[in-house]
Amino acid sequence: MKEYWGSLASILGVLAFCQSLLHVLFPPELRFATLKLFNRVFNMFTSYCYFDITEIDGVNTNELYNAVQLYLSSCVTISGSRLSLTRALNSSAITFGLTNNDTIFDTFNGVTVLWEHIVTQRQAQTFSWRPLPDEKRGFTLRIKKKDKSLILDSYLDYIMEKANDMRRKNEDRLLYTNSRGGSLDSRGHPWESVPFKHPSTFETLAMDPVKKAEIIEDLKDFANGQSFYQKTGRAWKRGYLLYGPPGTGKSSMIAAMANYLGYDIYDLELTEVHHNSELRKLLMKTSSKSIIVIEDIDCSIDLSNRKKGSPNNSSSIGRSYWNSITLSGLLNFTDGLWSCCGSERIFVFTTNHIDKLDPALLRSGRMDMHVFMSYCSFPALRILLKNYLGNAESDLDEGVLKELEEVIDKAEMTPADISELLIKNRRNKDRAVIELLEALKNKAEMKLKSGECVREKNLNDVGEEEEEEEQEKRALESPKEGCDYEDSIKKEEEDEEKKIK
Ligand SMILES: Nc1ncnc2c1ncn2[C@@H]1O[C@H](COP(=O)(O)OP(=O)(O)OP(=O)(O)O)[C@@H](O)[C@H]1O
Ligand SMILES: [Mg+2]
Repeated sequence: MKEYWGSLASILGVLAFCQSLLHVLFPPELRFATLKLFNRVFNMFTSYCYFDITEIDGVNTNELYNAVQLYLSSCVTISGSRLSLTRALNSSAITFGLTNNDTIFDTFNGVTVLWEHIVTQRQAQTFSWRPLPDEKRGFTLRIKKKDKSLILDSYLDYIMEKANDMRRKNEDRLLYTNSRGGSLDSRGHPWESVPFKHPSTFETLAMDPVKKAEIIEDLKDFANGQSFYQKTGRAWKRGYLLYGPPGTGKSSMIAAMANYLGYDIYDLELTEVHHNSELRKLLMKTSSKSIIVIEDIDCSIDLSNRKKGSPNNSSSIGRSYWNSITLSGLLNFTDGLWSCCGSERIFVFTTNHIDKLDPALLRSGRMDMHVFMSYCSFPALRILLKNYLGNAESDLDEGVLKELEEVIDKAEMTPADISELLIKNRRNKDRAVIELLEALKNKAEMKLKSGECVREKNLNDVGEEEEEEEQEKRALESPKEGCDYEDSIKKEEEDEEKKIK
């Protein structure tokens, strides 16, 4: 045994000697060159080429690594024996990923590639400004040499795009506001954001189904229209004007749009913006794939005397010295060159009074779609009944449905009013429907009565007007009558004179 240990020690000693001899005989430069040569020879005989995408590129996080990880998570099936699971900040979804040293095949444009996830221990760190993780992670992409030029660039672009899409879908929407005025945060950002969790969707939105389908189609075309907008030379943006009485679902529609497209919302408070240049800065700091909203546009900007006024008075927001946003500034915001500094953005203006808006805001090309959000119609009521009471159409009595249909348009109630009634009685579906019907009937009756009153008043007004006209006529005729009277007196005098003669 002793002999055995003795011979092992001598072998190790010889090896150590050889190694130190190698170090002396082959300096690092020579060793590096030998390795390079070996790689070259290896590359000559292999039909593949390899690309390493490391997690950390120098000291910065490599965006491509994160994108590949996310992209591959969509290729990995749940049937895999071991997967890594992650949930990002602000995200409500869990993504799957490859575990250490796992491989996966992917196909792009008919070409099959192999991805390998490689994790190795990082060597002990010397001093660094930024501590690096203990593990060195990276992906290696293996492509056949003949396919490299064919797909590499477009494949990586495709991965980045797909990963961005997935990130947006996984992450919760953000709602940005400029309520801080023009001041910037520590990162020089004028917008403040909160997670946007509005549950409104096109399914829950109560409105005419035909109009709804039209809007959904329009949004779909817009979101998929990159090449169309490029081909036609138009900026990739779209404007919607939502108008109608309060409580008809304008804000709910905006939330439904954001949820449908997976866009963030920028809620622009115009009264907090003091100059046109500030408006431009805000616009520049909005991201692509977003909806920029100006609610109650008629209340935010004085649009009345645009033509008469200088930028400092009539066409400015409010009357204060500090607010000098002009309508032309706003139009530049939506329509001018600056509006194109990002792409894929939707502008939405809302108003309760479309008649108060300047025609310049309404002209075609500016607001591409004008959507009237009206009082609750029968098809919209059906959606509300389903939302709040979970009623399938067959649950409701035919007679009740018919009564509802007859009275709904006459009542002119908003979806908000009806929602309130249904929420109140949501535990008792029958009572909810009966109370709703009663409320609708009462409202319709009131409308009818007030309509009659107005009609009567109008008739009275017409009657009074006719009377007045008659009087005026008489007044006009009275001078003539006066003339007749004078004539008759003259005649009488003449007759008297004749008699005396
Ligand atoms: N069309 C609708 N479909 C579903 N729910 C609606 C609809 N309209 C209104 N509601 C309900 O009424 C509430 C208020 O609606 P919303 O804020 O969207 O109205 P609005 O038209 O924006 O009103 P305003 O003009 O006062 O801003 C919503 O939270 C929603 O519950
Ligand atoms: Mg609103």
